[in-house]
Amino acid sequence: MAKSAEQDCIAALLCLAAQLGISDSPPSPSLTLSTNSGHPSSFTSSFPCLGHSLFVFYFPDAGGRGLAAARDLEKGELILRVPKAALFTTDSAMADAKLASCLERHRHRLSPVQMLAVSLLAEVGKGRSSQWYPYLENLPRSYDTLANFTNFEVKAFQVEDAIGASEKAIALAKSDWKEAVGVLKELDLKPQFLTFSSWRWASATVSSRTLHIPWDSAGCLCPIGDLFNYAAPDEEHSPENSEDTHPDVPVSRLTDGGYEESKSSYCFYARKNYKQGEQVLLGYGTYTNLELLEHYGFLLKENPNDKVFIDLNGGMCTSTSWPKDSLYIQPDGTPSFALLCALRLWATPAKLRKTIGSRIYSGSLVSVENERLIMKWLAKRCTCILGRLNTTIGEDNRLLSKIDRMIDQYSFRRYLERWKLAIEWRYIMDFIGDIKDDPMNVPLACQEPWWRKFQFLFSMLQLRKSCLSRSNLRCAYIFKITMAL
Ligand SMILES: C[S@@+](CC[C@H](N)C(=O)[O-])C[C@H]1O[C@@H](n2cnc3c(N)ncnc32)[C@H](O)[C@@H]1O
Repeated sequence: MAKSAEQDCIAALLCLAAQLGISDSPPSPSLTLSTNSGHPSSFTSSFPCLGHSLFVFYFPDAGGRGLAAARDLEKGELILRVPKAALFTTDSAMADAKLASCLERHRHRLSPVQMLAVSLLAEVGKGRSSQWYPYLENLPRSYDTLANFTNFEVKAFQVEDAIGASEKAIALAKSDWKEAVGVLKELDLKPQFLTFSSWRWASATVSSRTLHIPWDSAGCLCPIGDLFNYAAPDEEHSPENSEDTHPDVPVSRLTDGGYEESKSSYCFYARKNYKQGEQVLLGYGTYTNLELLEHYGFLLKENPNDKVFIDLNGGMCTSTSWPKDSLYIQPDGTPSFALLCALRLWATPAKLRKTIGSRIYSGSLVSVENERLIMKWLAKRCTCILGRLNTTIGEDNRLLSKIDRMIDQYSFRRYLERWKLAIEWRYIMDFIGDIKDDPMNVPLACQEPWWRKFQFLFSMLQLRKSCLSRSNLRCAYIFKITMAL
């Protein structure tokens, strides 16, 4: 969209938001709006719903369109209120009698998420006559969530887990659509709203933009509130760590926000102190990069919650019953508690496992020999995982630069962006596993736990296959894409 058209679109959204009572001012009417001209907030401050605490701004390297602080904000301050009537939910869409009777008839066959996606498509189908038109116009035209990846982009993950998760997401979107398409037909929507592609758009909108509400597990679409971009929650921003929180905020409440029955509004709070102009971010939850891609269509170069899952092979599983998703390595190299316990138990002679087991489950180290064994095993496992990838980290790096150059030059950037996300994902995963030094040489007597050496746990990069021929293959891919579009 051209810049001025985009600004008009946002202006219309802000007008609608003001009519719906959305506000970033404290409830007291005595407060005046900030209108400092020249500051980027001057655009949004002419719309009474924003400008006191927030303004819409574009952050090219951190989520694109987002919300910035219109003044210095204090941690815990109420920064945005969206009244219940301004939330788009299945219930609110059912004010339309035709949709209501249709959804009532099919309620038992559709999940809450399918109902919300149907409601959204029905609303979009009304075009300009929808009261939500200025909001719908501002929704992204396409998404990069896993369900939207093509076969080619899925294969670019190279790692089985990620390929499996993508295939599952695509299959789920397809079966959801097949179940819902009859309902869409009953609503007499135009053919373009009945396609799988429209369905994927609607379900990605629901997946990436809804906020939790207590009365509908599908959540709600929240105008303006859904413009907050994401920052991973970490210890610093956890609700427990709240000595410097605004005095009016109960300590038990998450600093980010939620629906408040007493105010009949969705309320958003500053999770930390912000300087004027800084992007104000929201923690949507704790996600690995693959989960961020699945639900939101982006990933973080530095994600404290990312994980590399380590599969224990058959023989080892007999000594442990930990669920698979509890066995992983974190970005700082730390193995999860379950992985450490499982490995320590495995490295303990069978006859001693029963007696030593309780020590292990309390997190204690068994012996230097035991640690050495599991360290060796883990290093071998990581090498094996990396060995299965078709490209080296250097090759991926070069490929990413090539894609960046192409994104700048060509109009088919959307296709390249998803491919880039898949490559970035496997590239970041490599780094989590990159071992800086030979882990076998770590003196176990040192104060630092040995896994700190696994900061980049798979740094067995030198052991990764060198695949020059693969570079040619990728050039062929790039060529194929260029030709196809
Ligand atoms: C709730 S919306 C946030 C507003 C969105 N940027 C917009 O323009 O409408 C969530 C989407 O914003 C983008 N996003 C949010 N946080 C991001 C981040 N830290 N990095 C990259 N993209 C992000 C992703 O596309 C995600 O699906």
